[in-house]
Amino acid sequence: MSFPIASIALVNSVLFGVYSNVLLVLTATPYQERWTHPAMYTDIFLAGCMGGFVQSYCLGPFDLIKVRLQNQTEPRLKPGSPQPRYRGPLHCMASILQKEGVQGLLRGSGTLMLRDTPTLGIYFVTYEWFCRYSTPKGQEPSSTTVLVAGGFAGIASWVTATPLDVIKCRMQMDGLKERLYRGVVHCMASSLRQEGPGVFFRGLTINSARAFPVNAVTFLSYEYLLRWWG
Ligand SMILES: CN(C)C(=N)NCCC[C@H](N)C(=O)O
Repeated sequence: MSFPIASIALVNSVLFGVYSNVLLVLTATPYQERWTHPAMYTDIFLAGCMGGFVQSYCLGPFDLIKVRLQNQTEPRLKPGSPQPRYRGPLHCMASILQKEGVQGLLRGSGTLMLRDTPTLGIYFVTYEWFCRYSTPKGQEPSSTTVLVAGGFAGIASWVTATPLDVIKCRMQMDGLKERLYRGVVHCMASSLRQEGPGVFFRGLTINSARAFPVNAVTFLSYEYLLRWWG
């Protein structure tokens, strides 16, 4: 539990830090004038893509460890049952490094980059669009608007990210027992052939239910922090 929390804190600060700074460079508009001189959607999209690209590099190893730990099914405390492969995040990292090398720690990172670069562009564009649509021109959005816009931004990003998310998880688990996939394209083709198109949206409902409150609070905190520091 403490592991995902620590990685989310790091990854979100990288994402929002890169996004705000790239947007500042592209628009030359300081934060205080953001709602009176709104940025173009293409600039918001580009800054979001850049944030997603950089985030995916920091997130890769953390995400791999999380997926491996979450997919361990051996009961931990049951006497006589087989020992779980990993005893915790550090042990998981050490044993991946030992058995699969540094490259093993980056398994799935390429798919993560493909997943996060465009979908984080969509994330920030949805947020901005909703805020502008629900707020009179030139005014700051209310806290309720920020919460709802953040929630919808999270859902929009997960709707577009889920197909590659499914593939990424499969790639990250591949090779533990046997190697099933020769690469991203092979994994997509064989998942589609064996399970049909629905496979690309597996987990979307539960992910969206989680994404709404998480991203509502994320954007509200972001806006408050900017106002506090601004
Ligand atoms: C890959 N996708 C869809 C995203 N990274 N979307 C942005 C939301 C991030 C947020 N920490 C969450 O987990 O919902």
